[in-house]
Amino acid sequence: MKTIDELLTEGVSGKRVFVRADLNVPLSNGEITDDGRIRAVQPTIAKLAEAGARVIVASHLGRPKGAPDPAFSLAPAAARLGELLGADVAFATDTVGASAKETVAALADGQVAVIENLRFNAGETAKDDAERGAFADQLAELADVYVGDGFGAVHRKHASVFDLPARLPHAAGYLIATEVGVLKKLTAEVKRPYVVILGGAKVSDKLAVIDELLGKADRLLIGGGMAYTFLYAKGYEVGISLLQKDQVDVVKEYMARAEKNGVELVLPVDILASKDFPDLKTKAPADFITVDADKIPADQEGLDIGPKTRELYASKIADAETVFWNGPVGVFEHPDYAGGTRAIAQALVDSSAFTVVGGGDSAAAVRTLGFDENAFGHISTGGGASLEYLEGKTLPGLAALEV
Ligand SMILES: Nc1ncnc2c1ncn2[C@@H]1O[C@H](COP(=O)(O)OP(=O)(O)O)[C@@H](O)[C@H]1O
Ligand SMILES: O=C(OP(=O)(O)O)[C@H](O)COP(=O)(O)O
Repeated sequence: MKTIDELLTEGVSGKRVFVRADLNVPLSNGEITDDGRIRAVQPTIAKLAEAGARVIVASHLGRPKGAPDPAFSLAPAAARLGELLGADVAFATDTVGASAKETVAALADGQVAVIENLRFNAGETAKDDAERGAFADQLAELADVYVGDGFGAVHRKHASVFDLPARLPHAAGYLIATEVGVLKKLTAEVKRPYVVILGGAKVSDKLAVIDELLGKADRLLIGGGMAYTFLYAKGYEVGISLLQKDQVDVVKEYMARAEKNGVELVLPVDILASKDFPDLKTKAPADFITVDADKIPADQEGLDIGPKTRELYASKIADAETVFWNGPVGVFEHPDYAGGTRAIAQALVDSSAFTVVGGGDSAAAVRTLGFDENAFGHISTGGGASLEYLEGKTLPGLAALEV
């Protein structure tokens, strides 16, 4: 993989450099609640700008449906990037249209622009190679050089991640280099016990990685939205909790294989459940009950792990030598459902293990709950990306930079 330093040695002054970042930051009422992903890519952008490049920063935000949607605009991220860089950052209100072309054409050497959300264009995420390729062709017209630094999205075979680097001279940015450097350690010699905690809401994406983890981890602690498919597979009522019904047989097979392989697959024993998803805007007090995991009422949904589970999981983390955690174990954005996630973060901080926290929301949770980032071994900007890397999968966004 060509590094950004090699690119800088060759010279980027006056060149239009396309930086594929992951600026998919959490927003509440239009405000960024955690800017970690913007800070993580800042060194790459700053270095290119200092070297006189005309820097075009591109990213997705959220999961809009291939058409413009103001709720998913990158404008707040562009403004924050400008504050961090201490420079004016131009913003194009489209991705490959007139605004993007004019904004890029107006860039002076050393200036930075952000173009609008890549996923406002159906071509970005298209399954069809030709459709993705056509969008990548349009993106390629904007730039002379490509720098891949959106680690959180390298597991996506998307136009800006996979197809665009094939069309331009390319290099990996500092963030990708750092992330891969740390995660490599977890694929080589892992000190045991190796404990993996999986939670979050992207259940179907993340259930698949358990297949591989059952051959690697010693203990697998399940929380968040992921837990209910397991509890359902055990025959429990899960009410209106997040449930991946089409994966129930897969999950049953995981449970059987865990037992056979001697992997401890640990599920919540108690849950905070409610009839209503909490109001994340007003953060109004939630009306919830604490119940054993097999007693979730049919009209309620599980929103956090309960106190007994927090204690159980902390005890499973206490003697670990290596811990990887992806996915908040509850709806931590609401204070009433942040306790489980806080307990997991505290258990990581208290352990003497090498700890890695991965994922946009997991990293944001750790910071917004007030933990010191330095208390963890590594905070990765990618959840799905780091999980798939640990699985040993070929990640499209890394493979594209290697050729
Ligand atoms: N029990 C639950 N039900 C619904 N959503 C949940 C639950 N537990 C956690 N979540 C949500 O999961 C989201 C994070 O999931 P995900 O994107 O998979 O994590 P990451 O970004 O760290 O990879 C958070 O917004 C959180 O509110
Ligand atoms: O937030 C992200 O991933 P993560 O939740 O696995 O950390 C990345 O920005 C990728 O987003 P996607 O899962 O919508 O492709």
